[in-house]
Amino acid sequence: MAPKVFIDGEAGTTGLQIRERLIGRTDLQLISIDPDKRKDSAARAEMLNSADAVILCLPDEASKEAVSLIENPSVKVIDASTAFRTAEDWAYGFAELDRRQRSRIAAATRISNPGCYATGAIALARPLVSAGILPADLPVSFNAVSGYTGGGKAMIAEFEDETAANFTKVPYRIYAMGLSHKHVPEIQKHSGLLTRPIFTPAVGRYAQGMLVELPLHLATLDDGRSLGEIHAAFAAHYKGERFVQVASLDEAKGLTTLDPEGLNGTNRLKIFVFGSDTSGQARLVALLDNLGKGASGAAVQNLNLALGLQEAAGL
Ligand SMILES: NC(=O)C1=CN([C@@H]2O[C@H](COP(=O)(O)OP(=O)(O)OC[C@H]3O[C@@H](n4cnc5c(N)ncnc54)[C@H](OP(=O)(O)O)[C@@H]3O)[C@@H](O)[C@H]2O)C=CC1
Ligand SMILES: CC(=O)N[C@@H](CCC(=O)OP(=O)(O)O)C(=O)O
Repeated sequence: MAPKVFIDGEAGTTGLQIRERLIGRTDLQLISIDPDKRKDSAARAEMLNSADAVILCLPDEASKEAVSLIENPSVKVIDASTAFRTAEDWAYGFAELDRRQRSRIAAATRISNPGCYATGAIALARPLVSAGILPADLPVSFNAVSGYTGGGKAMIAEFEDETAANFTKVPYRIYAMGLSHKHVPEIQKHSGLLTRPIFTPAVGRYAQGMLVELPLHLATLDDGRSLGEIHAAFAAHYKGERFVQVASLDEAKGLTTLDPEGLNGTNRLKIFVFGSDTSGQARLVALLDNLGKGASGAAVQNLNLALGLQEAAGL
């Protein structure tokens, strides 16, 4: 029989998108909670323990509660919140992290789905740290912009609902100025960085899509002090990957602008190596959909791996 999948929080932004991706699938069956009981712990516990896999699309505290309600040891859990992303006993759900990550995800019963910004940042830093190009202790910064769906239902209302008390028409704003954004710990841990990175996020007045940047002075690198060598490290790391691509240096050179919405509706992430060997500076950029590879797409990819289904099914 096809495995049963329950999405706890299926009425939220991430949950709805996962549901849309899974609804037509015949290799699994979606089970849903009575909408009136979606916040009733007893009803949730029943659903959580009767599924083969559950995807938690909830705020951190509700996610922790959901995990505590699971008593059936065979239930596989994919959590989309921040709650378990640095937990040692959870597999980090970025399948392209290294060559072993897919099998870790496939073998795990607890999988943490990465944060959207973290996905971009780790996709840029991890291959360069692993290749010995980016010194692990180098102080680096990640700069990023996201569409407002990244903030879930509350932020969507802020930008779209003219009747909301905090409705805003602001075109662009920076935030997390205290440099303690919730994604910093997972970025540091899974990139292999020894020095806490600076992370400077911003949100724009558009719904979805994001750019995450890692600017580097080539002289600060251990090895690979040219755009060509950096590009080669990315190309080797992501060789054969279906959902992470590396733009050729020629493609990058031909671009004068880059649109954060370029991969919307997909589970893909694309890396660009911009910059100049002459000036000794690189501007590395990851483009992804915060609701795609940054959330729902990755959750479906992890679900497929965890249940031993076609990795690309539903994506
Ligand atoms: N949006 C994004 O781009 C990304 C989000 N995430 C993470 O995914 C998770 C969900 O985020 P997102 O979908 O954006 O948030 P939303 O606010 O859009 O959705 C959260 C859903 O959880 C429901 N909920 C809240 N508390 C409980 C509870 N105790 N029991 C059952 N349901 C509950 C909410 O109910 P109600 O409808 O009543 O509010 C809502 O439907 C968060 O942890 C977020 O950090 C991860 C990556 C990217
Ligand atoms: C634009 C915006 O506000 N984005 C969210 C991050 C979205 C995300 O990845 O969320 P989780 O880590 O909660 O899963 C933020 O910065 O808080």
